[in-house]
Amino acid sequence: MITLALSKGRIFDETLPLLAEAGIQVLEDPEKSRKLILPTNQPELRVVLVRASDVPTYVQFGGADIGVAGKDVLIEHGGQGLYQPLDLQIAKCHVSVAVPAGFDYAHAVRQGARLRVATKYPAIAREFFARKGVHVDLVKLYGSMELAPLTGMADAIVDLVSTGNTLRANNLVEVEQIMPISSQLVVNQAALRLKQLPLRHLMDVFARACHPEALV
Ligand SMILES: Nc1ncnc2c1ncn2[C@@H]1O[C@H](COP(=O)(O)OP(=O)(O)OP(=O)(O)O)[C@@H](O)[C@H]1O
Ligand SMILES: O=P(O)(O)OC[C@H]1O[C@H](OP(=O)(O)OP(=O)(O)O)[C@H](O)[C@@H]1O
Repeated sequence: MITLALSKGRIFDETLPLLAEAGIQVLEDPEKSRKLILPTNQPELRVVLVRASDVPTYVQFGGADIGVAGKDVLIEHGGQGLYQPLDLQIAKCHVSVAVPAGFDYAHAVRQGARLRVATKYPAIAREFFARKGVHVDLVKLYGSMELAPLTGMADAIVDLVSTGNTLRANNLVEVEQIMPISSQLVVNQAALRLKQLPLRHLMDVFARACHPEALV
């Protein structure tokens, strides 16, 4: 049995068409069922539903053999014990720095001001501001980062931006793009040795679906 870890929402929704290209179907809809283990039409493949930020942990500790995780989540996790063979080019966005519309971020940086930055991504933010030589106090949040500057709790946020709609709706502006993000296939290194054949087959399924031009 191969266990594939996915998170509900955009990763599940964007992974499904990749599997479908190889005729693999998940037999229950996670939005309708409360089940956490979902069968597929392949008797040897099942899907487990975990939080997006828990996918690397499930794969690292063998709760799943393979999974799909955002690069943002993988960087924060550290990637220990994980083989990362393929960029699936799904769930694409950026990690960016954003501030309230009236805040002169460039001036604050030039002045060497100490900034308070709210984020769900402290590792990415710490590394980015350290490279720039900007002093920051990081405030760890688990969601709704946009609220932090609006309530005066932070000067800036480091968050994911895709269309920019969330920032615009909250009168925030993107002032720096830190890195592009997409989702990555992650595989448990021990499982890859023990279940080599079926895992390589599943990795091929993903490779064919997302990079067909790379295959002969
Ligand atoms: N607006 C977006 N556009 C495109 N991709 C996104 C966007 N927001 C997040 N992502 C990507 O999709 C992944 C999953 O995001 P999702 O919103 O489903 O989970 P989450 O609520 O961030 O996670 P958790 O439940 O663990 O807090 C993120 O890790 C990121 O890589
Ligand atoms: O630029 P946009 O297209 O508006 O996308 C950006 C938003 O998407 C993500 O939130 P998400 O929609 O996943 O909500 P959640 O993390 O609160 O579930 C992210 O945390 C931003 O708030």
